Amino acid sequence: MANQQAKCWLDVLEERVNMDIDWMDPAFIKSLPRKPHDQTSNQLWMGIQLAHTSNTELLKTTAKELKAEGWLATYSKMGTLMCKENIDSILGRVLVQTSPSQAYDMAATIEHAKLYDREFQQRGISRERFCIKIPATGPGVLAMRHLSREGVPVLGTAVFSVEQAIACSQAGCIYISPYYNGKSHQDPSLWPNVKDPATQHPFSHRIYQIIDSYRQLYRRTGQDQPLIKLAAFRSRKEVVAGAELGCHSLTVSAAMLKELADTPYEAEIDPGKNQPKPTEKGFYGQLQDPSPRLQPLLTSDPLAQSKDSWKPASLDVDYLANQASELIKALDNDPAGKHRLEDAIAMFVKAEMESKALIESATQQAAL
Ligand SMILES: O=C(CO)[C@@H](O)[C@H](O)[C@H](O)[C@H](O)COP(=O)(O)O
Repeated sequence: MANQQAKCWLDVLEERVNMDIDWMDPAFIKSLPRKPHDQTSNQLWMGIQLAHTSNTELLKTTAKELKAEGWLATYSKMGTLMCKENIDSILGRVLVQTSPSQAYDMAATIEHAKLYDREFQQRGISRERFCIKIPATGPGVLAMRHLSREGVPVLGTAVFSVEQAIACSQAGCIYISPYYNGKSHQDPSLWPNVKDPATQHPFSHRIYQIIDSYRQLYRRTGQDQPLIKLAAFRSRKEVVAGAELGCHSLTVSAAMLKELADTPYEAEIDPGKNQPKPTEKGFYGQLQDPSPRLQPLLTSDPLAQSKDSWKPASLDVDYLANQASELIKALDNDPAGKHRLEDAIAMFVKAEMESKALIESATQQAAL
């Protein structure tokens, strides 16, 4: 790593992890100094892009064309059209998320993911270049297993617990997205603004335990495990921590990506120096063993309901059996994880309802 000092943070992080963009605006993505790997989205980012004036005409035409099929048909086609605009500006996959209003309905989630699958194929975007995000509820992981078996690439999103992550592995997801922070965007007082997020942020324990679980499962089975695409950062230090913890990719907001590109590398706040970047195939076989600095994260969980009775999540439980009853039970026994999952779904539902209203109004105007 010669001449590290002259580099920006984005360059240095890219040597360790895949840097993704958590935003859909094609003009912004084109303006970036280097192509991001993946372009992630959710109902909030889709809603903002859908309402952008550059999409007004396309929305009208699409709403008119699909008015007999309901608002979700227009929403899904628009999502893939907007992703298509970004496909040449990124190196990897575009990601869209199934309807959060159906997060507890397996059949509806499968149906929506299949609609996206068909729409992507119609846009000429193959299964190697897209991925469908599905909230990791009980019915959500069952839907993911069904879709993975059919070859549809899926990402388990809104992952707040180790059990959810193991269930996503059992479902055959290619990625998972834990969120470093819960709803601290809505309520900044909830943000643990610590000096050293890798060792002091309460959620770092769960992230590192997920990585360690996947490392163990890889050793046991020789099967590749889901790659971790960490999301919901509040600070540059958290992004650096995500790389140190051993995530495969970090998906960051437009503002954060710009900050990382504009900020010179600061060796003094970088405990993760000289970590080689593993390849995707056999990722967990190449990850370094837990470092002495991070090892304590594996032996406790500050978010656990009862600190005294805490024990690591079991790798031997079938979390998907009996309609995912073991996953549902694990979430019921984990108020911190369950509330965060519910908050995330509620935030996505609100954004989805705004897009529904926008589409319904475009459909009405098109009928005039
Ligand atoms: O899950 C992924 C990517 O896989 C993200 O798009 C994820 O939805 C977002 O980063 C979070 O929802 C953003 O949450 P917040 O930072 O706005 O609280």
